[in-house]
Amino acid sequence: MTTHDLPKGMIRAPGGLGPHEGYMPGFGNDFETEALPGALPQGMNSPQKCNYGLYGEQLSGTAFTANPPERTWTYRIRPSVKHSTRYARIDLPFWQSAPNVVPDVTSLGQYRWDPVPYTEERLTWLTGMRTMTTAGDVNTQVGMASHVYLVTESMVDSYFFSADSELLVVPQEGRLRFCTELGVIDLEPREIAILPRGLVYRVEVLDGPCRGFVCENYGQKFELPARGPIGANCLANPRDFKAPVAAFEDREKPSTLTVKWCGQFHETGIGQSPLDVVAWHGNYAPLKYDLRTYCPVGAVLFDHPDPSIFTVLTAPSGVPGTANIDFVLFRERWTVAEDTFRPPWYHKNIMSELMGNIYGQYDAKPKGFVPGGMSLHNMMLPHGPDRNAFEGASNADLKAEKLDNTMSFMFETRFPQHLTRFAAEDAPLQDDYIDCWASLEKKFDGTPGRK
Ligand SMILES: O=C(O)Cc1cc(O)ccc1O
Ligand SMILES: [Fe+2]
Repeated sequence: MTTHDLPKGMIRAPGGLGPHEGYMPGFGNDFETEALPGALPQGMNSPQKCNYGLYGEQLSGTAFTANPPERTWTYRIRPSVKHSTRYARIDLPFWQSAPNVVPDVTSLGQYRWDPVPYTEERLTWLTGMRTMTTAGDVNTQVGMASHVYLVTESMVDSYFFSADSELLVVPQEGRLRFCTELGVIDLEPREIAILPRGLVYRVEVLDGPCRGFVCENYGQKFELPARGPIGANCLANPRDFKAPVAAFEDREKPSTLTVKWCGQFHETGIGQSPLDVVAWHGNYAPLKYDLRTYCPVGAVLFDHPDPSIFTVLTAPSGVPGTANIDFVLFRERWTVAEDTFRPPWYHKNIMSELMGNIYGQYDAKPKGFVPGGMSLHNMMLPHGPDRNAFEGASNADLKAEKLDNTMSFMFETRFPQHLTRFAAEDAPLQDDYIDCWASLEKKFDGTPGRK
């Protein structure tokens, strides 16, 4: 892994161990970090005057009275409210929000896409976001959107925050840097990032072009799933989530701040970098997580469990056990089940399943579901292994087998997902996808016995 210098002029707090220099471990921890000694008030939040002439400002990610409340105290060069122009509406036509039911687009179906290709167009995090599906309603803060991003250019003197959503970022190609108010996160394939609602950042390209997937969560924040009988260990362990240490820049440069708000985009001018938080403490922070630290648990004797066993993160919907979104990971693992059809079974599901391939081959679809590609099996629509996977797995010699070179994921939501016009018309939809099941044979001939 190449290390990249920090942006010119940025000052970062010390902290982090070994390869995790610049990050602090833990999920939902109460962190504290300062890039200049003594910048963080101790024992209180609001001293009459802050050290270094900093302004104290709170970022609340939950209602004040939520249990537990999530908020972070920032100590910054200027309060966020100091920007120079009124918010003016701008158009980002490829970044759509729910509800977005396109009348002449049919979302009912099994769909699969090849990777959305790069073009000559130079695209930033904002102009390169391509919405594939939306679900729920951004105004009532339920549901989600799935996006593909194509990013070739860094944001320059340009910053962004989403008031609508928390963003879960799943890179597939290239390396990105998220310079956020609370510190710097470098991100590459096999890692994910969580960018909280309201957090200001700019996205830079470290190694481009960059493609990946985003789950935009309109609802309650992602959390670690209840572990139940699995107990305290395995799956995603809290210490493997990393929050950045404080880093700030003192840059006086006319800039723009774009805000996503109720599905619309607005821009305001700002005379300085808003990434001017010298110190912060709290439990509302961006995180990154290395998917290679995910410890899968599975069937060790027979049968195929529900894929909930592979949940990395879950965003509750208010109905216990029924997620607004589950983020599920299908990664390298051993399959050992005896006398078992080992790949996913055929099924219909009330939850709708949006999948993406990060690398390698997915066991239910040995061909056609390629790295960078996506598939959608919408609410209650049947799906399962294609014919080759079925025949292979039904006739395989069932010794212990390592599924290697495989990493796919699922954004599963309790709400039906609606295709955008981009997904239906511009993205490389595979018109023949459902043919992968067409040649499944009738094996029944009325006589008993395994066939
Ligand atoms: O449809 C899919 O490929 C995802 C999936 C995987 C699995 O192991 C069980 C159910 C399921 O929906
Ligand atoms: Fe499925």
